[in-house]
Amino acid sequence: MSLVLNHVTKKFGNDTAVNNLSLEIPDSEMFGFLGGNGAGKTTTFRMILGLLDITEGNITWNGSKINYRTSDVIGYLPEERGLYPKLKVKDQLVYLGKLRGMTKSEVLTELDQWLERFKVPEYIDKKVEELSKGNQQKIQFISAVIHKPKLLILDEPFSGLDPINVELLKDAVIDLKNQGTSIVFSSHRMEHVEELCEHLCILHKGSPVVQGSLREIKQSFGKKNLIIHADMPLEFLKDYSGVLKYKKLAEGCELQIENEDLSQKIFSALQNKGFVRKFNLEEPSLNDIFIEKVGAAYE
Ligand SMILES: Nc1ncnc2c1ncn2[C@@H]1O[C@H](COP(=O)(O)OP(=O)(O)OP(=O)(O)O)[C@@H](O)[C@H]1O
Repeated sequence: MSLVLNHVTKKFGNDTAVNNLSLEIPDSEMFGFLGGNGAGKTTTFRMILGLLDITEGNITWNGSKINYRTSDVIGYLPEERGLYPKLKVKDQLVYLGKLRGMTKSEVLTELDQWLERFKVPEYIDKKVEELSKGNQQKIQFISAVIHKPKLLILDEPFSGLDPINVELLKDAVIDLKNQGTSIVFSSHRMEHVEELCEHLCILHKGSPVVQGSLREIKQSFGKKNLIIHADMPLEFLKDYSGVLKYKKLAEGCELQIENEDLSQKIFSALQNKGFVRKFNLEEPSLNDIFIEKVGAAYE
């Protein structure tokens, strides 16, 4: 049971939007797609869902081609949100739920639970146009999951949400994953992928530049971050052999170092000079990896 992308390429005229992408996303997995604007994330999702033709390669879900329009086991939150503004939330969800094979009472039972969960039960009788953009997004998320899909594709699910709603949505996707839903989502925000995904792919101009498990990607990057808080000048570390980046912090500095062995040498060098209050060796962040692989231009 898995989603498989096999040497997938998409061209629009002479422009290649996705270039030779191969991936396997196992069942009950949360998979993150990262990439800058125009990297090819939405195009990949549309191909997965059968909404766009594939130029080369193929995509299967449990061995078969996907057709989002006819399948009731797939959920999709598109990047361009699109609910009917004049319809009440209840009527909208009943309509969409029925398209997915649900009865009206099944929809209303599920909808009540979701609105409670998202702390907006009073929205049930409101027209969509009366809700703020962020709250419309929560309703659209509900419309993507109300039929309990097995495969859920979320295009930028957290964009435009305030921190409290981001947390509500994160908890919801974690629960869906634990109940067995395979989830693929895109994001510009590294920390969301870092927090939620076991596996990820970074796309750059349509090509995968990093892919695999988060843990292995971090380990294979080699470089580490070293956070030092100390009562002494630390500027001399800028020129220390093996120190790749130096960033001044209010209470000390953050270094990117070539390998973890170097941290021992740095610690010895500091000991004779003064009091060290914090000395933390950390894995590189996904942001460090993204910036190195995709280029500082993205920042
Ligand atoms: N229908 C289309 N016709 C022509 N070119 C397209 C079409 N759809 C997408 N593209 C091009 O394909 C490339 C990838 O676009 P895509 O929307 O997949 O990127 P994305 O990673 O989702 O970006 P963003 O984060 O900005 O949403 C872009 O260069 C875009 O201009």
